[in-house]
Amino acid sequence: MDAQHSELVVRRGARSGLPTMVAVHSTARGPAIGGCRLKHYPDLNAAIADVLRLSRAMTAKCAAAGVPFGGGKSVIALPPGTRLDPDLRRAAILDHADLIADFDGDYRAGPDIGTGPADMLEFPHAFCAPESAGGSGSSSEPTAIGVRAALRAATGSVAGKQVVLVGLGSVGAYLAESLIRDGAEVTITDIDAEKHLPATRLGAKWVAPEQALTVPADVLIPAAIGGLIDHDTEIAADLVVGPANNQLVTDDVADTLADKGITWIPDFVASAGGIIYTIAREVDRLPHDAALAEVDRIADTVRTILDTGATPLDAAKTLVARRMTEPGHHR
Ligand SMILES: NC(=O)c1ccc[n+]([C@@H]2O[C@H](COP(=O)([O-])OP(=O)(O)OC[C@H]3O[C@@H](n4cnc5c(N)ncnc54)[C@H](O)[C@@H]3O)[C@@H](O)[C@H]2O)c1
Repeated sequence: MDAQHSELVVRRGARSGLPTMVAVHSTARGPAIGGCRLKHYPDLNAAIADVLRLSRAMTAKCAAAGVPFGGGKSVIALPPGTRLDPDLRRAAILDHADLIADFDGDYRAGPDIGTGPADMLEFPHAFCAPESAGGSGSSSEPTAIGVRAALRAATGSVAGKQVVLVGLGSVGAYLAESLIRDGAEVTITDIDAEKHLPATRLGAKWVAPEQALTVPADVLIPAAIGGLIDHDTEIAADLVVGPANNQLVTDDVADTLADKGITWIPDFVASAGGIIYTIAREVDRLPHDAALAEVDRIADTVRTILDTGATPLDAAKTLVARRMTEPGHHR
């Protein structure tokens, strides 16, 4: 927990026996929002480090997106080798619901790795419940649309451009489809070899994960997990922009990328399409098309930070710092 976090609660679930946790980084601009992640971790410390890092990034994401919410995140941590059968999963979700209730609305969950819209029905404060239940459903497509807005602002048309996509998951699949439709030459990698066939069917080339970053390309799209890029990571693309959270191992990697002539669009700017859309639908009650139009604001933010002359990360941090002094309601 760093000096800026407002709250971290870690508890063993009464029903499941699994560690369950909520981190609230900031409520300065409004209640903390962030996804609930359900996955295996090597140990408890790794899960706590993840929830703290991700909740901090959510504060920046909300501020950069100009939405009146703060940063939070939650994790249900599966110890190595745990088999998550339906009974254990349900017990874990109900334990997590109890913990969220204790935050009394100061933390509002959403889906993340390992959870989905249906789980949100169990939580007392949550976004992205299924549309059939009155929520706005999965935010994967608007997240992909936000990445496209960032890409457009940074590089214009993708027609004829070489794009490498890391991670053909729910956001990656929308991205691959739309990029290929718009004439990009897309190369895909995924740690899951079963994604090879769907990638080929989309009309993309396939590359092994360990070779993906050095494939000559105009654009690299990280759409898998975080921690992809360190100081000594070799990247062939000129532009890196994608939905994955916490792409850099540490913030100062942004300077290294800038020194190498690689433009990195901060992940907390490029990945905000989902929250912008969800808040537009569920808080502002906008219809689908109007909510998607809000996602396009990401293009303006990217243009603004690329115009400053500072590195994109420094420019985005300056924007976040300014927004943090003007709590909430900027829309
Ligand atoms: N879904 C959203 O609305 C949303 C919003 C904001 C940010 N994000 C972030 O975007 C990223 C993708 O989200 P998603 O919902 O598509 O996730 P997902 O779990 O559906 O897909 C992730 C994909 O990445 C692959 N992968 C995992 N590790 C990999 C590795 N080391 N190398 C190559 N491939 C690997 C997985 O096999 C999977 O196919 C995540 O970092 C997520 O936190 C998602």
